[in-house]
Amino acid sequence: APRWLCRKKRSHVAATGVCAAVFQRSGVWRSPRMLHSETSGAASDDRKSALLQKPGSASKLLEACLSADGCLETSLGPETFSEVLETLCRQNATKHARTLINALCKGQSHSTVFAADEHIMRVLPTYVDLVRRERDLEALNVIREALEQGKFGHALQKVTLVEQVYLSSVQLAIEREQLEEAVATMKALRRFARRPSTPCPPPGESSDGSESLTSNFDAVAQQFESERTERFCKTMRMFSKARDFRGLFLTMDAVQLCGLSLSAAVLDCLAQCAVREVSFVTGAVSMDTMPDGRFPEAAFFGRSNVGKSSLVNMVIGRKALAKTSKTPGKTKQYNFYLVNEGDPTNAFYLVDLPGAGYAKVSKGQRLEWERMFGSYVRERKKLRVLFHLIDSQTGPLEEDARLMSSLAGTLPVNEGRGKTQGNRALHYVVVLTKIDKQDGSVPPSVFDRLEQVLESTGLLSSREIPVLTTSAQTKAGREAVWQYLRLLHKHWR
Ligand SMILES: Nc1nc2c(ncn2[C@@H]2O[C@H](COP(=O)(O)OP(=O)(O)OP(=O)(O)O)[C@@H](O)[C@H]2O)c(=O)[nH]1
Ligand SMILES: [Mg+2]
Repeated sequence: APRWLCRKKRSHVAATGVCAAVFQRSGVWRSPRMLHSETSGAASDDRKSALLQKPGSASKLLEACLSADGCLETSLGPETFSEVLETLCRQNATKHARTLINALCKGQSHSTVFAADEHIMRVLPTYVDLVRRERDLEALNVIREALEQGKFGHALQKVTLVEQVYLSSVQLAIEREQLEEAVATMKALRRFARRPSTPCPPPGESSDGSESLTSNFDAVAQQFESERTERFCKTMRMFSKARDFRGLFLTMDAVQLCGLSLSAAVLDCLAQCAVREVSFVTGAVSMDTMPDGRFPEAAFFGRSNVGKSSLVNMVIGRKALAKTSKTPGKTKQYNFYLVNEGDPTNAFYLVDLPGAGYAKVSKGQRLEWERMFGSYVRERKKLRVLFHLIDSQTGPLEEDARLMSSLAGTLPVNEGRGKTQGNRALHYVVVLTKIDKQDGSVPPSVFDRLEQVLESTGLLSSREIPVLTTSAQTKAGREAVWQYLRLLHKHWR
């Protein structure tokens, strides 16, 4: 009948439509050869263009091909398939496009035909964008499932596609205020990214062994990097707007697991999202003048001029909130900054301490400083993280050793995470600052000396102590500081 129709009416499009109907109805003509003979020439240029003019009919045929196991490649080829799909997407013919993609994703053998196919990979992102715009979560889920079952290849395009599909689903869920669902989907992306075979082979290695992929990897990775980064940042902004910081930090994890660097853009976005508002609360001169301990807090302490105030500014992404100065002794009080005041579940204090000791300070003042510091560490029940800042050029000096000795008796044991003093977990973190002054590195001798001092003061014996390196000038080390600030709230981890 189709052949007859085709000859009689000279209409390939009509013929293909009939073909489709016959295949679908009867299920008889399943042989690829048969299909090929009926639609032979469909791949030839004029027939193809005829098909492309009527993508609706073409899609019917293609759908029939897909349900007639394995015929597509012999009859029309993936190129035509993706061209029709592209035309459908361009014309916003979502319904037809969706039918085709669903048939492809749910099919068995065809998926392998398309597994490593570049054509389909080229079109799918456009399709994903289309269904995302139409807020069709179900259509996204169909692709997600197919990807999770490994139906498509492992090319980098797939990696970006996986992210695009997951992040689109997450964004849709946030828009619908289904935050639990959004978080669950982000966790699924994290799991997916952790799988050994997917998604991202390191540069120079190919997960499917194809050489062209290996050689192109860097170029392709670069081409997609900004687009991928922007997608993650957009998701972070949406989580932050919905005041769901769990999702925000999960997205951060996913950025790294998906093989993207924590670029300045990502970290700026994190700082903006996690610090929605910040205000100076008070400059306390005694324990009584400190604000009430409603929110968890992190404190920055160390010798004068090591860069405490500068680090506070860098971490929260504000240029001059905490006052800095070349002259040691600028900060004279315990300066409390309250972050996210309007959002109690995500609020916290950052405390910028006055410098511990410098040349002009008298012995009495020094003892007074130490006494207050001791009370602060012991009595502030919501103090969760203590950052001890040390200049990376000098390494720990005498004053630092004294501070460490005094802390050795006060800090909880076990990696600094132990629960002593009534369920209290207090993390002690060493931060080597101003690493830009030596081209971003720290001399090994400084690390050696630090280890020596930590050991001699007894701090190392009962716990592991993380050592971070930072620069307020180049903003190096921001992400590491944030990983510790993340410990402030349980639900952020
Ligand atoms: N090159 C460089 N300079 C820095 C860095 N961090 C801070 N500084 C400079 O070091 C000086 C002291 O910085 P502050 O942040 O005021 O130090 P502080 O520890 O708060 O000092 P006090 O409040 O006096 O205890 C300033 O001139 C800063 O510009 C850094 O990472 N790199
Ligand atoms: Mg200061």
